Amino acid sequence: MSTHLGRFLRGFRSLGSSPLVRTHPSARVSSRPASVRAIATFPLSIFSKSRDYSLPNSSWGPEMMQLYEHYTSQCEVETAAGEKVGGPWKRLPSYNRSLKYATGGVYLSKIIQSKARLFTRNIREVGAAFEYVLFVNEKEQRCLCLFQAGHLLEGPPGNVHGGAIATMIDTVTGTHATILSGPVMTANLNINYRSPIPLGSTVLIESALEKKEGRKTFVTCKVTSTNGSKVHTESTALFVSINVSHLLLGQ
Ligand SMILES: CCCCC/C=C\C/C=C\C/C=C\C/C=C\CCCC(=O)SCCNC(=O)CCNC(=O)[C@H](O)C(C)(C)COP(=O)(O)OP(=O)(O)OC[C@H]1O[C@@H](n2cnc3c(N)ncnc32)[C@H](O)[C@@H]1OP(=O)(O)O
Repeated sequence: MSTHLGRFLRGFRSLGSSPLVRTHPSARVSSRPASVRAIATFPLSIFSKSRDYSLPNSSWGPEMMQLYEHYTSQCEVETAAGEKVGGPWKRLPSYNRSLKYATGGVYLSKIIQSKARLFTRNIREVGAAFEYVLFVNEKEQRCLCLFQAGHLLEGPPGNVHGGAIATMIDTVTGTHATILSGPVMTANLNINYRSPIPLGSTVLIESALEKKEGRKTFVTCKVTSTNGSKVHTESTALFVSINVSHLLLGQ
C-alpha cells in the first residue's frame, strides 16, 4: 500500500509538471507505445502553475478550519526526542487536472483537452461548490474527507443535490482505491441517502477498504455530520484495476 501511496503522492506533486510530459522523449520514453510518446512530446509551455485546492481559503467556515487544523496536526508528530516525524494522517493535495492531455487524448481535440478540468475543481468562485480536503491513514486503510457544500450544489431547496453527494463519494472512494490499488475505474457505486445535507454545512466523508479480490477493490463509505451523530449517506463502491493505457488512451 505504501508503494501505491508514494506513487500517488509523487503523481500529485508532479501535477502540472507530469513526468510523462516533462521527460524528454529521446532518452526516457523510447520504450513507451507511440501514442504515449506523442503525449510526452507536448510542449512544456502548455502548463500553468497549479493551485492546490486542498488548502484552506477564505470561504472555509470555522468547522472546516477546526477539522483541517486537527487532522493537519496529525500529519506530523514529535517524538520523545523532539524529532518531527510523519504522523498517522497524510493530506492529499488536489489540483484541477490530474494529467493534462491524458484521458482519451487521442480521441479529443487539443482544444478540448486543454480546457478539460476535474469536475469538482472547476468553479473559480471560492466556496461556491465543492470545498474539500482529503486525508489518508495508511495504517488503518482509511480515507477521510472534510467537505463543505457550497450554494451552487442545491438539489432539494436548501439541501445538497444527490448527484453532488455521489460525486464526492466517488471522488473519495476513487482516490482511496487508487492509493490502495493503483489506477482504477469505478465499476459500481451504491448509495443510500439517509438524511439531507444542508447547503453550506460541513460533513465528514469517510471511506474504508472492505476487501480486495484480484483486480477488484471494494470500498465502503459513510457521510456523517462532523460530530458523527447524524448519518447522511451510506455507500459501497467497486473499483476495477485498469491498465494505464485505459486511462490515457481509452483502450
Ligand atoms: C498515470 C496514471 C495515473 C493514474 C491516476 C489516476 C487517478 C488519479 C486519482 C485521483 C484523481 C482525483 C480524483 C478522483 C476522482 C474521482 C474518481 C472518479 C472515478 C470515476 O468516476 S471513473 C468513471 C466512471 N466509470 C467508468 O466510466 C467505468 C466504465 N467501465 C469500464 O471502463 C469497465 O467496465 C471496467 C474498467 C470498470 C471493467 O472492465 P474490464 O474489461 O477491465 O474488466 P471486466 O469487465 O472483465 O471486469 C473485471 C471484474 O470486475 C467485475 N465487474 C466489472 N464491472 C462490474 C460491475 N459493474 N459490478 C460488479 N462487478 C463488476 C467483473 O465481473 C470481473 O470480475 P471477475 O474477475 O471476478 O469475473
